[in-house]
Amino acid sequence: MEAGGVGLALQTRVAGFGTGRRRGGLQSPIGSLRVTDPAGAAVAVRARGSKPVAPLRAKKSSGGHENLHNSVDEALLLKRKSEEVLFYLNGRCIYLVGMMGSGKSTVGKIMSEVLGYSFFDSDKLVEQAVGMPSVAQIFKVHSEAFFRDNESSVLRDLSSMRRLVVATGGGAVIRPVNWKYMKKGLSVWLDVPLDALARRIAKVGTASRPLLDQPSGDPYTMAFSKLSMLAEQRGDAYANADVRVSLEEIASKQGHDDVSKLTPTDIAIESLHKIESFVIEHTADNAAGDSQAEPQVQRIQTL
Ligand SMILES: Nc1ncnc2c1ncn2[C@@H]1O[C@H](COP(=O)(O)OP(=O)(O)OP(=O)(O)O)[C@@H](O)[C@H]1O
Ligand SMILES: O=C(O)C1=C[C@@H](O)[C@@H](O)[C@H](O)C1
Ligand SMILES: [Mg+2]
Repeated sequence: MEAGGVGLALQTRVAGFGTGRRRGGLQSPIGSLRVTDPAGAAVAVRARGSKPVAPLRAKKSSGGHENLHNSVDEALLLKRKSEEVLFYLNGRCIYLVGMMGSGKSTVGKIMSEVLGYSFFDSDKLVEQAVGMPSVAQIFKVHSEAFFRDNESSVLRDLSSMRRLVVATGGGAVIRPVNWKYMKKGLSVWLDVPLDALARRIAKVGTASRPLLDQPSGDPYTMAFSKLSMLAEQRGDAYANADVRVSLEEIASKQGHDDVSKLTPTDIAIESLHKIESFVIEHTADNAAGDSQAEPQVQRIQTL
């Protein structure tokens, strides 16, 4: 059963962010967004007042030196991709799912910023709703089931909103009802190899993650064995997401042998790219059945 009382707290908080329901304009780090020319899908949505982004030049040597502007290229690529995706997203929310430490918060914040969406972390919303400072404490004082009920209530409340990027809790995928809520928007699974997850988690410690916390033992080994157990229990639950972003695939495309070489921006760009492909592929279905889709989505079909 889902917990009550979360809805009101959440509504109040989200209202403060001005996520609004205005069509065609919202304040964001990249300005107000407006569909200027639906016929030109690639540039149809652009930050108001911003200049069109010039096509990116391929990396090339100049005078024997490598181009020094890799990070600028990456930032431009991210911005250009977000402008394209905004048109297709049409205000729908993005839910990031994945194991603990998969980068949902890190990548989600980048995506929300560049899309001009608001960012929410469902674990933090549960803490607020329950009035406790950490998920670890909620597990300890109440129970995992109590946490899961509140998590479902938070996701239910978020599902009626628009223009959000939501970093979900790592276990949100296990309850079918949560998928009902997340399917109102687009879901993205950040698929990260377990050893990379364990390395990340060992670096920051397990105290904030009650399902991984162990009184003793080598942090990497403990995290790895607990994560392996959870992965097995959860089976294909993450694969319910609309889009899978595999860090191994990105690394291999970029010629890296290790996913730790990927920046969160690389992962955000790939996520946006996959979202765009998914929406284009499913436009007809979405326009027919998606309660969050605005009329522009239907117009895409006629272009
Ligand atoms: N691409 C990356 N490369 C290396 N480290 C990363 C990357 N993305 C995130 N991290 C680091 O990994 C840790 C976990 O990231 P983050 O908190 O974003 O994951 P999460 O999926 O939100 O985790 P949780 O489910 O516990 O909330 C953080 O310390 C973060 O800085
Ligand atoms: O994977 C999980 O089950 C969890 C992940 C975290 O985000 C928290 O939601 C909580 O610690 C449980
Ligand atoms: Mg997080």
